[in-house]
Amino acid sequence: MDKQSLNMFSKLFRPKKASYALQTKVEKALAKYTSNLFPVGLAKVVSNLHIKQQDNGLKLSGDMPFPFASEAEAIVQHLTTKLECAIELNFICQIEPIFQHEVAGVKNIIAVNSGKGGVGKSTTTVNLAYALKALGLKVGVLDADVHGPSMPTMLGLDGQHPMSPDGKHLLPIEKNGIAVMSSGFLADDDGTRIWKGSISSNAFEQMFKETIWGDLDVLLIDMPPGTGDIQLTLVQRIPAVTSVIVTTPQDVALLDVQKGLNMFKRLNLPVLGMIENMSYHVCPNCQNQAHIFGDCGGEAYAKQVDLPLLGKLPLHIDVRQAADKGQSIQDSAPDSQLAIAYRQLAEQVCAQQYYQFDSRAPKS
Ligand SMILES: Nc1ncnc2c1ncn2[C@@H]1O[C@H](COP(=O)(O)OP(=O)(O)OP(=O)(O)O)[C@@H](O)[C@H]1O
Repeated sequence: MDKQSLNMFSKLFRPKKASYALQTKVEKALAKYTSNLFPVGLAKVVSNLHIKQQDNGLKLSGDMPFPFASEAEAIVQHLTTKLECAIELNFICQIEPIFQHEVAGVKNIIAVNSGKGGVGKSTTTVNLAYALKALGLKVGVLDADVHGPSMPTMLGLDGQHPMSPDGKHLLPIEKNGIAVMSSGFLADDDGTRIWKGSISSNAFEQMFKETIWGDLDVLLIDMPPGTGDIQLTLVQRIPAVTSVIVTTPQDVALLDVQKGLNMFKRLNLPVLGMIENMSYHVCPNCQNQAHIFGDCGGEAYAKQVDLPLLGKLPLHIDVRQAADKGQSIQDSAPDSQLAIAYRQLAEQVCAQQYYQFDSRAPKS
């Protein structure tokens, strides 16, 4: 092709850059999209926005600071209506570290706490990890419950032992691309410990620091229940952590949450919000919803203590069965309401992390 035809060809087929007027129009439309995930509008959250005119409409590219898959369709629909043309959305989720810390490669660390045992903290940690992974993030899980580790069973990793490449560090065990470390891996199959670390908070700190985590967007720490030594160690030795609190709607569970919150406040451990587990039960036969542990207790309490409610998860037999079998609902039933609820929870957790602590977040 000669130079003249080449010029003509590239003029004809080069995607047109957006004019100033079009840029303003798109930004206005993005600003008008508000939701739970985007309370201040989408325009203030997306960065590096690029607008390309294509034959049949617009292609919008940019960076998003948290995953938003559950709203992608609604966003496209909103923009199509506002801009009156077809919209192709190419917003890529870029998680950035919010605090500095010494574990190389791990961007953010979130401790999953509960005031009281048995409210489903470990189950929620596992499902949150699977959901974050399903949303495209690199995820790790550290089982800090050194006295009663449940991650090996819940993740279907019983009997596994980690390798050490140098006699000092440990390689995490992988489950569906999730990096996992637990003191449960450091015991012989008959329960005898094969690890040099002393039980308790030292063991937890050692596992955290001596595991070769690799590159992770989020490391979830499944904490023991209550407000004991491990919680203290976590805050004193790993000060770059944020926390979520799992509760049931029951009054006794909420009473213990208050104790936990008081302690976290004293120790300056930032709390992203609360998760109401076993919020309601859906009858598999008639689909009727029953509030077995009380109605909206966690939601009302979150309001009272001025914390975001990150999600409400049902009491569901599939959750219990998946945990017992070490399986993931995200794999076995990715389109179920249950899998969607955990992905929405994962999005809210990342969004709150961004809005509350990321320096890129809008200030209001
Ligand atoms: N949403 C749910 N639906 C059904 N069963 C659940 C749900 N959440 C938790 N469970 C079940 O409740 C039991 C306790 O859950 P889990 O072990 O996660 O609680 P925990 O708060 O981590 O307990 P601990 O404090 O003892 O570590 C488990 O049998 C689990 O399968």
